[in-house]
Amino acid sequence: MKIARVIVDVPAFQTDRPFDYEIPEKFEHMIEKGMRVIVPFGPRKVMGFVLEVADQTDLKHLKPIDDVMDLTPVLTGELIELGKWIREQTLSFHITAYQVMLPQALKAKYEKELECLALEEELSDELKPLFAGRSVIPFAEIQEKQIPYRKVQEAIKDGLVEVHYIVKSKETRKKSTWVKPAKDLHQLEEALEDFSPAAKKQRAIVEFFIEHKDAIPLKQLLDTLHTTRQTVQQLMKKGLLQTFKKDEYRDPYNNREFIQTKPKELTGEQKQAIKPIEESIVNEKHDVFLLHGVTGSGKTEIYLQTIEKVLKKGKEAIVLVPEIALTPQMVQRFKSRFGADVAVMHSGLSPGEKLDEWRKIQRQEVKVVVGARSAIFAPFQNLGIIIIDEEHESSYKQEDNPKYHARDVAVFRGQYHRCPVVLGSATPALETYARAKKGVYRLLTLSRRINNQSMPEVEIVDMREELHRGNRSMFSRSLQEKIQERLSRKEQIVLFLNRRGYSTFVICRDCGHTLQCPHCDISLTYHRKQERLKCHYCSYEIPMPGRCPECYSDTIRYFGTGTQKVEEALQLTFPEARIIRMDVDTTRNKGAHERLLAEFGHRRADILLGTQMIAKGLDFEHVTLVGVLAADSMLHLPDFRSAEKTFQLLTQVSGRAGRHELPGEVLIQTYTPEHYTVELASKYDYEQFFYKEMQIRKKFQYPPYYYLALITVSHPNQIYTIEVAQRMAKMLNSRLSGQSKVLGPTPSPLLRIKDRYRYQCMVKYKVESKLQMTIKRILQVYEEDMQKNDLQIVVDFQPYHLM
Ligand SMILES: Nc1ncnc2c1ncn2[C@@H]1O[C@H](COP(=O)(O)OP(=O)(O)OP(=O)(O)O)[C@@H](O)[C@H]1O
Ligand SMILES: [Zn+2]
Ligand SMILES: [Zn+2]
Repeated sequence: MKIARVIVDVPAFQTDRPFDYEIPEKFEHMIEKGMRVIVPFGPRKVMGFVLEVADQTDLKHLKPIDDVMDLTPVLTGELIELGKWIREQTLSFHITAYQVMLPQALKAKYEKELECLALEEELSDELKPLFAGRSVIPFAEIQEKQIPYRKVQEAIKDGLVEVHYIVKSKETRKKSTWVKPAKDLHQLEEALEDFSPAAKKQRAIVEFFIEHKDAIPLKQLLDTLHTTRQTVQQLMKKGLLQTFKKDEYRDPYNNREFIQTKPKELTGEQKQAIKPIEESIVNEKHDVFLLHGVTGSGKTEIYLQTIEKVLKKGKEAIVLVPEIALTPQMVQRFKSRFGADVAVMHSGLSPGEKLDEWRKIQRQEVKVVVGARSAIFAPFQNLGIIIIDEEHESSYKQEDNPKYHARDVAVFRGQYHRCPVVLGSATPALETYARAKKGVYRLLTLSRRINNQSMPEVEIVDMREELHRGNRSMFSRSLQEKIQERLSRKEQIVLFLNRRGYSTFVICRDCGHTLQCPHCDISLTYHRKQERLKCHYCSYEIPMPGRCPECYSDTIRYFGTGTQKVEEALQLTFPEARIIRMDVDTTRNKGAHERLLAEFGHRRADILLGTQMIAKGLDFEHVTLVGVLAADSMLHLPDFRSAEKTFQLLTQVSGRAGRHELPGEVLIQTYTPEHYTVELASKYDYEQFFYKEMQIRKKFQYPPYYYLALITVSHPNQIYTIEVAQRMAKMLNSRLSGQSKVLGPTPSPLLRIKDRYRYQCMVKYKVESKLQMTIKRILQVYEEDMQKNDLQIVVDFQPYHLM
């Protein structure tokens, strides 16, 4: 008897281990590890992943597997191991770790159908009765008619039949007509001899199939041979050809033409940078590279050329790009180089489209995937390189369980496949750069823009000065002048405002002073109700002062404006300007993001006003002015990374200007022009910024010097939430070693979300062997409350969002 070890879809502590099931005879020899099955579990039937097929079990009475969901494994052996690792790293359940690797459409219980791609006569005897003249049948009929699954499986492997998941989405599946020979090769050759000399067109088609043998879409055949449907039909009547229907993949980039691009001759710097990566590819040696290159220095060209090397070796490539940068422009660069070998995965695709892209990878029909975070789980089996562009982006960390970081997963997979991992950025995460400095990663540098274009000039405008001169508007005089200039020259302008909301800190508009926690070096958060300022890392708090403690001005108040308000003000100031606003509100609908950008690209607007989402990947040749309206709003978020994030953002936005013929200019408005972040960003001095920021991280004990774990408790009842958080802090304090620091409990920066109160503890540690165990213990203590009493305890290792 064969046994399957199954992880069941019951996310809880007691069930977070493999359960043994008997493989019934009808499934014998067909169930493989990585497939999903339906198993009885208590009174229910649940889905599960087969992790292993074994011969023995310690148990006496096994229940049999009820049904199979896949005839081909959805997880490879590597992904099964990866799931175990993610579970350990993030303290999540097995089932959660496996679910996250699959496209959404596979997670629900979708109907399945079986399609016959061949002629019925070609099927094995067991399968012949199945279709009975139909080309598609419900999957369930296999079981009803008691056809052995194993036979179906063999037919799938031979390409005779195919399983479809019926994803209920709005678009209907497109079918296209394909043509293939109905006779074998020598019969076709014989038939040629009988053709009359006049039948030139028919002859051409038959000769084509003698040469190519394979099926081809009808339309493509007609186009290639300049022939007609009638001619094909004549050959079908003669019994030489046959047609069949095939699903067209829902390829969102289907209708676009991509002009093939050739590799560019690399510059000296590029050659130096690419060499070690190529060596790693050739020697099949795992290495992590940090490609540190200023914006426009040709990083993407390096990605393209290393991928080409990988493809030549018959291997595959994963390219991660931040969701926001997955613009048509970016996708186009990969599609133009590698054509149909590229799958694209991002959140703008419908579940059906995502599934299609994933299946192309699973069936090894593509070699490259360009995608957002989750594309790191692409089920390639022969990876040759993993590239993470803009590696500092916080969107590579998943905020839901399992809270994995794509960079860590990339390193795991890179080690497994013995292939290079390339992290690219103009402003690497501090952690990454520190590792590169230590030699853990190999540092490759591109210090100049292609063609030695200079970086755009940056002007810093002191908004305190503006106020003193009586300008109370959100646009400085200099910015107004520059906008006017661009408008009259018919050039374009990008204005950048930090994301709305979170305007929770107070700043003195007179002197730019902000109130910081003396222990944590983060801005204090304003709590309107109690009129108090609180630190969200430790428990420090003070009453809201009426006057600025520095200059005694009474202009101290909390800070922030939304994009909509700015748009109104902008339109008032420049009535003739055509403005496009891009923020979460205007880009909610599918395709809106792309449409707005295209409009701007076609110069149907003069000013693009937006949040973070306009900072990256954009490349418009008529943009000659980039304005940052309020650098402070990001600088003073209650987050120890706020300086780093501001530096990254300022560099990114500056990189948008003057990328082409016209020289660009950048203007940054701020109340704290003397802040090292603003100053160094305006000089593009990453190196100095790194040293400066590292000193602060060291002093206040933050990453990369310390690791962090953030534990957030939430519940509708505030008192209960505080109680749990306090008990949790006690447990942490009493169990962890004296070297680790437990901060809190404190209210989270966003104290209430959706009627739930939130309190948090933060652990700072270097080496802490008892941390995982202690947190697990806490989760166990509260497991029942979490299941029955709506309590939530969320653990985040190396958190990025500290809200
Ligand atoms: N060796 C080369 N010769 C000529 N042009 C090049 C070369 N390498 C790159 N380019 C071009 O220079 C421009 C900038 O290069 P690329 O986009 O690769 O830089 P990047 O570092 O990825 O930029 P960013 O970080 O701003 O996205 C592109 O238009 C690209 O086609
Ligand atoms: Zn002041
Ligand atoms: Zn503090």
